[in-house]
Amino acid sequence: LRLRGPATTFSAWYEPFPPASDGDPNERYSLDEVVYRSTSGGLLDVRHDMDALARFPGSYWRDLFDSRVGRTTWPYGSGVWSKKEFVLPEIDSDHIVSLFEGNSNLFWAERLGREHLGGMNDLWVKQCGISHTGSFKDLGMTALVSQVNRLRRAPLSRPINGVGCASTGDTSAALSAYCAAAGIPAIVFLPADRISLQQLIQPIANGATVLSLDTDFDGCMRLIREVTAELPIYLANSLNSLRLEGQKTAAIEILQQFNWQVPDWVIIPGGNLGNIYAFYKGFEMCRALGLVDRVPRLVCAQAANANPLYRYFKSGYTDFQSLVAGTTFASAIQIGDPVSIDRAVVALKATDGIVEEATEEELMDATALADLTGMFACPHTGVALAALFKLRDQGIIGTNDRTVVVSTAHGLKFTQSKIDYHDKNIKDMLCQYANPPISVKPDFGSVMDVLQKKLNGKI
Ligand SMILES: Cc1ncc(COP(=O)(O)O)c(C=O)c1O
Ligand SMILES: N[C@@H](CCOP(=O)(O)O)C(=O)O
Repeated sequence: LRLRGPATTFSAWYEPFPPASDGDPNERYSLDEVVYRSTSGGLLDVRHDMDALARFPGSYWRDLFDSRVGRTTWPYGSGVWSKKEFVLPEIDSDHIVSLFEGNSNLFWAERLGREHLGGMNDLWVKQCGISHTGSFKDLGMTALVSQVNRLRRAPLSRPINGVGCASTGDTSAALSAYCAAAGIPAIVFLPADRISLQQLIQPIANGATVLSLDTDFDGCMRLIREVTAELPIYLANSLNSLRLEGQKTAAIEILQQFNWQVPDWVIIPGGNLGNIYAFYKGFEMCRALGLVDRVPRLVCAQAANANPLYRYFKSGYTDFQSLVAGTTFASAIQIGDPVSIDRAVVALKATDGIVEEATEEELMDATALADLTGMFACPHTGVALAALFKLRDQGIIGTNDRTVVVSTAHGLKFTQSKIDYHDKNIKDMLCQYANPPISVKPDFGSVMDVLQKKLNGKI
């Protein structure tokens, strides 16, 4: 019975983001409406009835959420739906489309911190990529596809024929899997030759309609917005604030995994910039409702080849310029015109946050070093790790600061860059941590020869 939570009714709705200063203060929409923009054309945000939630003390919510971890009672075993009252409080559990996402490992990066980051002893990696489709997108997609499922079913019976997204490969994989689980058609717009083979095969295998377009992610994004305005296709990108309600649970999970202690820093790789805001929302909601007493400082890490937020930060947030993103090994964040730029700035300003960037060599070296201490990091995680190295060098992050690096995808989705790195096959890159395989003749003498040299540090 405890797992079911309080009998009180909670609710949530869409409001303009940021709250309109000159617009209609009463502008709000039911989550059952199909709407992605405010009347002024701005973003929307999901707002919760915080007064109703605040009728219960923080300790109540902590205990309730803790009681649901690892259970199979539908749908609370999911890391997202274990926080249902904070996500989509009104959805019927029968409408939820869940693959038991979340509850991801918080890895103590003990050796990386001690040996490579000046004796850091409280460094953690939140493994959001160890998930059903191999990225944190599952957290958002369970929320969004569940709501679509509710809209399509009686009594609402909305004429939604499919769900669509533009993608650098992870959103499309998550959308396709959740839609396939629910029997809802998925349509994905992918930038041709810019996503990994492992990412490409995911929507194909899950039966999505896959359009490979000869443009970049920003071009795909523009097209999907036009198409979803014309056709009864529901938009699944993080422009749609429903996604962020699921994604924010990763932040709550981190607090929970630290027994409701707040880390000092959380470093998040950023592309379209929904996730940094989702983390802020999760932390801030827990602070506002008394589950914790403060929020961590956030760092957004960008690839130097796709760094519009970094440049904006460096200008003191005075001059935002979108750009044509250059090629990066962190291909899922190769984005020059991020939809959630304004959300990211709110998150960073509210947490005394920082933006850092990483060159291709820095991100690949950071990835390789992490791997050498037992991880198998994706290049986006490498961007976040490289930012950590820089902030440690600058003395901004201290030796004893409790720091969490958010790993956003599984390294197995991005093996080609690792192969090229360890082959030392990347132009203008030293690949200083390369560990290429050694070809040896299949005889005892040759094998012994090689092993003796290796053991004596000669190769
Ligand atoms: C693996 C990975 N890491 C990081 C990001 C960045 O997330 P966001 O677009 O919410 O900034 C994305 C997607 O953009 C991603 O797929
Ligand atoms: N990395 C993303 C880019 C789109 O981001 P979204 O969060 O707005 O869907 C992807 O994998 O497609």
